[in-house]
Amino acid sequence: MSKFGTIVVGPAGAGKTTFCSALISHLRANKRSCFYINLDPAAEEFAYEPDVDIKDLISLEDVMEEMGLGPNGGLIYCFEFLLDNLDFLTEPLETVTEEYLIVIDMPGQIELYTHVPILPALVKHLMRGSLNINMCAAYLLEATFIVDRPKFFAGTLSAMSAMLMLEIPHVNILSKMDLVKGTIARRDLKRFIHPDVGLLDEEVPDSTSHDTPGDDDDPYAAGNVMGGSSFRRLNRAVGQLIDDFSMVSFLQLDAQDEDSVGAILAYIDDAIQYHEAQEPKEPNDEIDTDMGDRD
Ligand SMILES: Nc1nc2c(ncn2[C@@H]2O[C@H](COP(=O)(O)OP(=O)(O)OP(=O)(O)O)[C@@H](O)[C@H]2O)c(=O)[nH]1
Repeated sequence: MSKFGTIVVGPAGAGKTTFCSALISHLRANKRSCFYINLDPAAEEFAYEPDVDIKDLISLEDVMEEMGLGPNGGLIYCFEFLLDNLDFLTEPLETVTEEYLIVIDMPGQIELYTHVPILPALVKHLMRGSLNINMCAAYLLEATFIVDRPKFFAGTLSAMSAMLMLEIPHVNILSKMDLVKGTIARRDLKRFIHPDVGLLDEEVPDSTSHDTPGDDDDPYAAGNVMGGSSFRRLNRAVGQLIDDFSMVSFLQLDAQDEDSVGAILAYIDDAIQYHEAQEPKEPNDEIDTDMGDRD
């Protein structure tokens, strides 16, 4: 029996939980079943009660208090604990049938999928072995980043890094489109939807705020650790890297707009089906939960 799921990732505040809720509303309105998993041990408010909530396994608050850890260390601890207790996910998911879309809401700490291989290990567990779920990652980046082009390209790079690290079907999504629509011409928007490295060359910083030695807030300032031209060269190199891979383009999401949610769901469905048709599974692959060297 096939199972289908999407794991919703992206930086803090990108709109992941809101997107999960919008997705669930859309699925319900279209008489599709959904199995909602919250893996953010700090999340407190949900429009829909999760079917599985990591907080029933471990509480971030308790971990921080008892282990004397900060929020990021505490989160990593929670996920290590989850990986040591995967039955918490496996048992309820075993009964989920192919009519369901499994929706997994993740925390926003980028360390989870860039610095330590927690997320790849989790995804491997879901996709292989007894669960055998056909998964697609949905990576959210806030559309408001486009007002700061280096920041937008840094976000795009993290989306690409997640794609390469997870190695599963992947859709990239510019969330909160309602906040930028009307502020940017359609033609210009296209250059962010399919990231165009030329945007960085056109970045003309405000001349009044530059080259002020020691201005810590201004990345272009001459007194900064990396002076203006170094910063621009770095941005261009990052942009070129993204351009060379030609891997990233974005779907547009306004969580209040049913049509945009439906269109994204169609892409997720297609990505999952396409992958299922292309790649035979390797059910006996070992799950690597080794966190490796974290120094
Ligand atoms: N205008 C607008 N705001 C949105 C949209 N989606 C989410 N938001 C707002 O963005 C804020 C963060 O949304 P969340 O859904 O909590 O974001 P998250 O990625 O789950 O956050 P973390 O779990 O903390 O990483 C909330 O105030 C939401 O109401 C959208 O499409 N448009």
